[in-house]
Amino acid sequence: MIEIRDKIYWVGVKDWELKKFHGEEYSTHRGSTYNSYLIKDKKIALVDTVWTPFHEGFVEQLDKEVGLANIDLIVVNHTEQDHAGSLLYLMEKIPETPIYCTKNGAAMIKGHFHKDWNFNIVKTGDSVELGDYKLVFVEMPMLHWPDSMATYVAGASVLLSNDAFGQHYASPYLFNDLVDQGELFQEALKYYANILTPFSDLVKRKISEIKSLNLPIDMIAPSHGIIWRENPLQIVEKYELWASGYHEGTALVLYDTMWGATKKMALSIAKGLENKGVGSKVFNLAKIDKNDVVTEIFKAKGVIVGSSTINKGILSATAAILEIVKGLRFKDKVGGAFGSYGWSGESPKLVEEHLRDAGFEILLDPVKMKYDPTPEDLKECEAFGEQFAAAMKEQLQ
Ligand SMILES: Cc1cc2nc3c(=O)[nH]c(=O)nc-3n(C[C@H](O)[C@H](O)[C@H](O)COP(=O)(O)O)c2cc1C
Repeated sequence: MIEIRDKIYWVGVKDWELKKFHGEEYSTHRGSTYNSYLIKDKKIALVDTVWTPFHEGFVEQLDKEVGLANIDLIVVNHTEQDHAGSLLYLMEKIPETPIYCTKNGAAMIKGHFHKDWNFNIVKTGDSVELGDYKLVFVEMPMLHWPDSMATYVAGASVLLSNDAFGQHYASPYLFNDLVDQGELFQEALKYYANILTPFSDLVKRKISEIKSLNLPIDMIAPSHGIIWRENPLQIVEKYELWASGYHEGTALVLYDTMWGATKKMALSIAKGLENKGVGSKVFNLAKIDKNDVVTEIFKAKGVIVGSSTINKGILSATAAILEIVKGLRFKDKVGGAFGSYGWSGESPKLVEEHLRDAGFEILLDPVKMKYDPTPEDLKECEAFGEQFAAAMKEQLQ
């Protein structure tokens, strides 16, 4: 139990060993934390719990620190298992304790735990007096589930923001001013790119709604990763930027290959981009972590994707990434497609269709080469890269 502000304690868990989250969907190279907060005012409130595998240690620790029977209320900002997973075990011990959550939250707690506890449904602006502090609730539907909300601790100027502004980042430290800034922003951006991108319009609207309330915010304490106490609004400003068709003006060449032909094409396309002054990164989709590539796509303006043709289709690693990209609905990106083939050559056109479906503007017709590309073929790929760079630069003006 660590005091993060007068009478407010972090009672979470650091998960150093976590390597994958959401099943296999999200890589956590730096582990994660499940942040639960305890407010020991005249009334005692617990805000969020920790992921199910940690329930016993978490509840025992709480019992030791405050005595479970002394907890007056529980706030469930979000019902996903990483935050509400310990609820079942906790509620077995204190079954009458009121739970404050949104209407969707109550339905989803029932969906997960099949229990009808003492739910207190809250809407934006509803509040609970704790003594010196008051909890004020702010609904955040679809940031990132229909039940999501944030809890503002009036009197302490602390926003318990749940998944918003979080990062999968275990660190010896709890606060933003103490950690490596490169690591912190890398993880915060990766989290935004992989989880929040589809909800960018909602992010912008919610931020302006919260800003219009003119609440003093001295600390933003999310449910994963470190707590923003030094200039906490810097992460809000980043979210505004990331939610507005963010890119760093670079290009990305992604490819997948069986015998190396499409790789040669990828490298020549990257050379063409470079000839025209557009920096690019080149990745083999079968070898790069899928969340890292999503993060790179988020940062790029132009994304050129190549796959050779297999059984009239595209290679499996390319297909997997294209499926993820479609769901994320990136904004203001431009794209192109390429690939080697043997006889029928469907793949580049299919890649192009996937990119179009995902909302990319296609700048050029796809380029495809039969079997291993000749030096002339590679010159053509280089020219493709140059033309792509010119068209992309035009868009950036
Ligand atoms: C299992 C297998 C299936 C293939 N299916 C097709 C196909 O349906 N149509 C086609 O045009 N080429 C097909 N090819 C040929 C490859 O697309 C061709 O060899 C290409 O040059 C491979 O490029 P890469 O080295 O970048 O993978 C197939 C090759 C393999 C190994």
